[in-house]
Amino acid sequence: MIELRNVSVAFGPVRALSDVDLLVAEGELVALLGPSGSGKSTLLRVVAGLEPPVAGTVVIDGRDVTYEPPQRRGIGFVFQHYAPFPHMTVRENVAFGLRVRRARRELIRRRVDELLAMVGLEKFAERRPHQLSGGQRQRMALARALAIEPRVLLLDEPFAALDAHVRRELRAWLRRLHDELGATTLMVTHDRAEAMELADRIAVLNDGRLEQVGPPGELYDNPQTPFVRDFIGDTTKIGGVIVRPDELELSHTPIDEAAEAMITRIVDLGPEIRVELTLADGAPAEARFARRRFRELDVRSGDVVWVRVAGDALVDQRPAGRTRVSLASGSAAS
Ligand SMILES: Nc1ncnc2c1ncn2[C@@H]1O[C@H](COP(=O)(O)OP(=O)(O)OP(=O)(O)O)[C@@H](O)[C@H]1O
Repeated sequence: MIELRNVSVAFGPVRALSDVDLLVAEGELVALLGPSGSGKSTLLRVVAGLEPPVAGTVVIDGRDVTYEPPQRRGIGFVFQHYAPFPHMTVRENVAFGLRVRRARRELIRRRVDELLAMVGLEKFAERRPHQLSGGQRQRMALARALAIEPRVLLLDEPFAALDAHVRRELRAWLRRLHDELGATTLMVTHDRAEAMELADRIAVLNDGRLEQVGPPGELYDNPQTPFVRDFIGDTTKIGGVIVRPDELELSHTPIDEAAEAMITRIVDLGPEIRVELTLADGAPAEARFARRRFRELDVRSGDVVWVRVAGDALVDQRPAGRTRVSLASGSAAS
């Protein structure tokens, strides 16, 4: 378990983190999500012991480690650009942490074999790092971090340097590995799809402060601040109401509470179709549909349609949320 209490970090006049409280439960995978410069890496480095906080406490598995050096915290750390030892083989790189801890040779051999099998690199044990692909190198980095059997795994954008396809594969693989090992994992990403797919909970950072922490679906449906709402998913405005584009429905014929709009463009995104609209007052809006649903709609660019918030859309009264208003009194009436 990782617990941060009131943690603040400053670099001279720059406040990188302000009063951060965060609890990552045993075996949980939490993603730190936020824009560039929001303090994600700094938070991870505080947990690792690489950055001293100016205030606050770091607790790992019930032990106050605020003043403990990194090597005594029982953590594994994987960076975005992993720098392996180029002159050592994959096997030697993975064994490194165990060797400096003076583990017995037989134990090292067995453990490294297990790890290489776990990350699917058995066949590459005798290669040197430059003979691996980017994805294989990051898997080696994970094996190396896992060698000391850490209770806590810290990942700083481990797949950011890889292409989208490999990244998606490694994502699914990492989630399985995490579940098998039961480690407590904190992972930095600025990719919201990665955070939504991988994490049990997402912690959204903005300007050194935690805006909201919760399961992906909760952040999407119930953002507590405008920042979280906009950062965690797209929004569109219709009749003064801010909604997710997938919460709109379209009709060829006038329907209750709907606004009249013209379809200006249809963009095929693969699994989803984006329908760009211009409302009667000239304001732009967009709706999104799953492929099959879109086909049923049978709409084309240039069509005049009626658009409204779907009946089953989540609507709440908070400022960051959405308020159901009658669209008939908005642009549709004119
Ligand atoms: N060593 C440092 N010295 C001075 N300022 C720093 C240092 N490290 C980070 N900062 C500042 O602290 C703030 C948070 O940086 P941090 O690297 O934690 O952000 P991040 O969310 O990880 O960003 P990115 O996604 O771009 O990596 C930024 O304003 C950054 O400029």
